[in-house]
Amino acid sequence: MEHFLEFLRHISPKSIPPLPLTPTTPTPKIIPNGISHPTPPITPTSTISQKNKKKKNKNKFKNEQRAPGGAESKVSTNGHLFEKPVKSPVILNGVKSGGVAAEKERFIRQQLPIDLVETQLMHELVTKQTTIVIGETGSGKSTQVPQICVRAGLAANGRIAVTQPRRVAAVSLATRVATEMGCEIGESVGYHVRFENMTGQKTEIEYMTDGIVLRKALISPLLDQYSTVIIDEAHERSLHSDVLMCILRICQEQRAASKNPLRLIIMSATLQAEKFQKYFDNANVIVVSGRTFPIDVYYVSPVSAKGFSVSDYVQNMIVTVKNVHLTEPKGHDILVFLTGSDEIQSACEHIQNLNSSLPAGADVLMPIPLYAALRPDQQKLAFRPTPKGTRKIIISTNIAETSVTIPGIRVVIDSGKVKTKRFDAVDRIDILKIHNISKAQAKQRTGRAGRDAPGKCYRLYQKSDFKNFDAENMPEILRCNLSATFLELMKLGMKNPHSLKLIDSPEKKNIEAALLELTSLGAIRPTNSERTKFVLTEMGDKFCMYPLSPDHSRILIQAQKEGCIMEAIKIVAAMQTESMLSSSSSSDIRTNAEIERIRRKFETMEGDHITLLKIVLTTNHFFEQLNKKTQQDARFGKHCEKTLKNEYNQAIKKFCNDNFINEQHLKTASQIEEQLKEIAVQNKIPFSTCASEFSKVRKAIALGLFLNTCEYNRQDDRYRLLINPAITVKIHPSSCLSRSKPAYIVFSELMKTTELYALQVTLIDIEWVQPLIAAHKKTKSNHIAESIERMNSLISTEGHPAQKKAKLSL
Ligand SMILES: Nc1ncnc2c1ncn2[C@@H]1O[C@H](COP(=O)(O)OP(=O)(O)OP(=O)(O)O)[C@@H](O)[C@H]1O
Repeated sequence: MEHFLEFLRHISPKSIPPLPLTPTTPTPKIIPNGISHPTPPITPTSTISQKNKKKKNKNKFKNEQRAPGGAESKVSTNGHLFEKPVKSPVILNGVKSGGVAAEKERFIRQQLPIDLVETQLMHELVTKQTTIVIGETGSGKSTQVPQICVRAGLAANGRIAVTQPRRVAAVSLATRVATEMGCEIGESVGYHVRFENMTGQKTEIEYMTDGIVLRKALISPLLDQYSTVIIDEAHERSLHSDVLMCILRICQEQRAASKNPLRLIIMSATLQAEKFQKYFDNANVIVVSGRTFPIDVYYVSPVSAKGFSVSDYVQNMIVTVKNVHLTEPKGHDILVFLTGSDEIQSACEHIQNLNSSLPAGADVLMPIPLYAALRPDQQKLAFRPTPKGTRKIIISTNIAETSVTIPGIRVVIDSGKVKTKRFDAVDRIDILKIHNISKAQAKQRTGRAGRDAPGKCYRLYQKSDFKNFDAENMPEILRCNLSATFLELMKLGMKNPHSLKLIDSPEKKNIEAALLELTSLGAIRPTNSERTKFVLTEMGDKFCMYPLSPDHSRILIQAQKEGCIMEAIKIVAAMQTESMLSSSSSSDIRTNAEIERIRRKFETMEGDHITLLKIVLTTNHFFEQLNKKTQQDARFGKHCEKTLKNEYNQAIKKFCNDNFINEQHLKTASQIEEQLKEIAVQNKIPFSTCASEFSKVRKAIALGLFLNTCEYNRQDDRYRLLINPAITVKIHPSSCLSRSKPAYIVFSELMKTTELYALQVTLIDIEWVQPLIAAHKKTKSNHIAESIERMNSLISTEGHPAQKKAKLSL
């Protein structure tokens, strides 16, 4: 309790004067030649038609009449300035888009800063191939620009694709825009994310994750189904959006002379305009500044920060939630940013527990988790209206950081932390680390408040900490394993990865590491002795069937040979999710011994991958029984449909709880399993099963993960990585092989904490992988020609230089 009170003093709004988010640098203006300029060059209405000029003046008049208060930022468009926020709603899209449905259901929304550049944007869109739109959070980029494209007539030649780094944003934006356009999802507006394609014949605007667009490019490299591609949140620099920008530039060149040229719109929230502009041959930049509502930012006060520890951010957040709850008006919901699912689940429990200590009459705190591994229907809970008498506290990872508007959020609490993976190319280790966010991320998080009313953001760090944050996020392409990306680019026709023109080029050692991995897996082979040009092998071509990393695809290809594809698909699907077994929660009354006993029942001495298979098979058996029982109950009219459904769901919950199985991860794994099976059917792969002959599956796993083979060294009680003996690891205590310590293992990944741990471990026969390891070592030491030949004979693949499908000239 003392800790609570102590922190309340630190962050009390009284002790810290609110810091309004006033821009400190002069706002760049748009000038027609597209170069941003810090001084206001004014040529007022040069690109605005008479008709639109009247409309603008009308809006301007409305704004003046309604006397907006507290404007701290302005919208600039060719020199026009107007104050905001505009508090009264104006009727927009329903009328403008002119559809019948839209006329019937006229949607009312606030005027947004983007409205002021609509005419100019339209002009750009019809006259230029590429446009860059830079705008503040909440200025209306994600929801309005696609609709402006439709109004500019671009949908006549194909769909408008809008890419998002995350599915949650793609789904929520599509839903919002469908409402604004007065249609159902799947009609004029739709979305396409993994496992859900909600588009139809009439779809004009398609929100997608950037990964889905990349997959589409693999099938149809010129993307000619789309007239326009909008890359949203380009500043996030996700791996997929950087790669997309690279291939779309080429795609655009190749479609330039056709009847259907490709239009590109790059949208970004921060001032990376120059970088994007340079990359896109000096494309014009449209700057939209200003957001709809002001947001006050609070930092931890340096005066009272004695004894305050930034690393206690979860505890500090709980104190802040309580403080805000007791001081903010009812109905002001809170969005909290933490780093990962376990942390979020435990924070939810703590916040739930706060309810017992609230004063009489206070609203109930309703914590809602939000992170990528949650099932989509559970993610949607965050967007539902808050029940009366409660305050919603959404606790999220950075998936709610960009593009997302959660109605009712008035307060953001920012831990200032994020968890990211960084790939060490030399040692081939993914290091998952919690670290400080960038200034750009802090700004984005703040921007989630003040979407539908003025907001507040409590930053759980001092202003001096903020000043030390990096300006931007490190682009993902500079910190991740590039092998999957290169495989996709080679499928698209890339031959020389070193000459790829990306917005930021990865380090040479990262490129080399990816090429070595792909060569060793038999997916590519060099076509010249300098090893600068490569071509996909027949096996590499098969890898591309699956939306998986190359080593996981390799497991499936091998399983096909071994006759155990059904088992391998189940295991590989489970490998794509987080742990299938839940961690025990503080509210669990079971003893450690009991928990241990439950977990042990799935374990096998063959390793964690077979354990995963056992979990999936056990749950499948349970579902079969449950389905039978429910069908019987329905036949005999035991209960009404609603009660049966309820009973069914309760039975699943109980089964998962009794067995410590994470229901969400189980569901995700089963969706991925279905997707992989569909791919197998499409590619006429016969469904084979090895029944209980699990050594076949282990062999397939070993061949896919052979780069992760380790040998036990009794002397120092550690495992040596065979392809790099300087690296020694321990088996993670959560593994079923952590006590038995077999002589040879492969693992799925390495985790670095205080110790270097191998996660998901399987027992193997060294003979299975020895030839591949030897060939890899040879490749590495540059005996390429010889070892490739040897490797090819070992894995019986043939070179596959003739590419059948249309390719991009990369
Ligand atoms: N689902 C929604 N419910 C209510 N209002 C919404 C919703 N989505 C968007 N809005 C309104 O539209 C405004 C603009 O949202 P939009 O996502 O287009 O902005 P943006 O410029 O893309 O911002 P960001 O980059 O921060 O996502 C929001 O500030 C909010 O007022």
